[in-house]
Amino acid sequence: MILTSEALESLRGQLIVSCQAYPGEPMRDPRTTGQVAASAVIGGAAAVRVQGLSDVQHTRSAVEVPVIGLWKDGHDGVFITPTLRHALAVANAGAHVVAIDGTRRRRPDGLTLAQTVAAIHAESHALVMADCGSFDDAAAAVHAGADLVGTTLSGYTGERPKTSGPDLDLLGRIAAADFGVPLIAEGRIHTPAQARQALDAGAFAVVVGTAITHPATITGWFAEALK
Ligand SMILES: CC(=O)N[C@H](C=O)[C@@H](O)[C@H](O)[C@H](O)COP(=O)(O)O
Repeated sequence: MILTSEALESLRGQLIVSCQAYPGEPMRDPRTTGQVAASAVIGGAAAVRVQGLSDVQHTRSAVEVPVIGLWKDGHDGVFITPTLRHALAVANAGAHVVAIDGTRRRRPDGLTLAQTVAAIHAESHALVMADCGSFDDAAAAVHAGADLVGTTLSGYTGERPKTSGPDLDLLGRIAAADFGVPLIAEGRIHTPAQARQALDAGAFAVVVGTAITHPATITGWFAEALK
């Protein structure tokens, strides 16, 4: 299945669940990721987002909904699918949408975001989601040809404060600019009410990760409340 821009329309107003376990964690296993993703689909996820080439491959066979894939390499600076090589590998692993760093920072391979997006489009069928950290990132990413923009990196690049919940202010500002590509709310959406607020702020769809698929963090929230 190739996800066309038109088919993207099916994600409007929907929930996308990010299923990620981090290096060294007990759930860091591609089969587990696929199982968690399939469980999220049963609960109503219209698409899923997964990290790592094997996770993308396993999840593609575990679910029938669109898969947003990424490859995190490192923790600092540009680390979400940082280069064209990473992006094409994610596309080849079967991702319908490749999520890449969509900031204005220098990319490790020296390519511009526009060059990266153009090459992904030329060499694969995948759409490109630009993970942005600010309004200026989103504007530049749309200009560079991204098919979707996300607020994924708000609070992580130094351009925006790290709000405890979603960055609704940023969402509202990008939505008001009406860039003509789907705006994905992502990052620190921890409750159903916040997911609703993100849509109301103008998001096209909402990604929830930690609050649905990261049991260690969720358990910590409860344990903390009992102290
Ligand atoms: C900043 C960064 O590395 N974000 C990552 C991007 O894929 C993931 O670690 C997040 O879990 C994902 O964005 C969903 O966000 P949240 O887990 O807050 O619902």
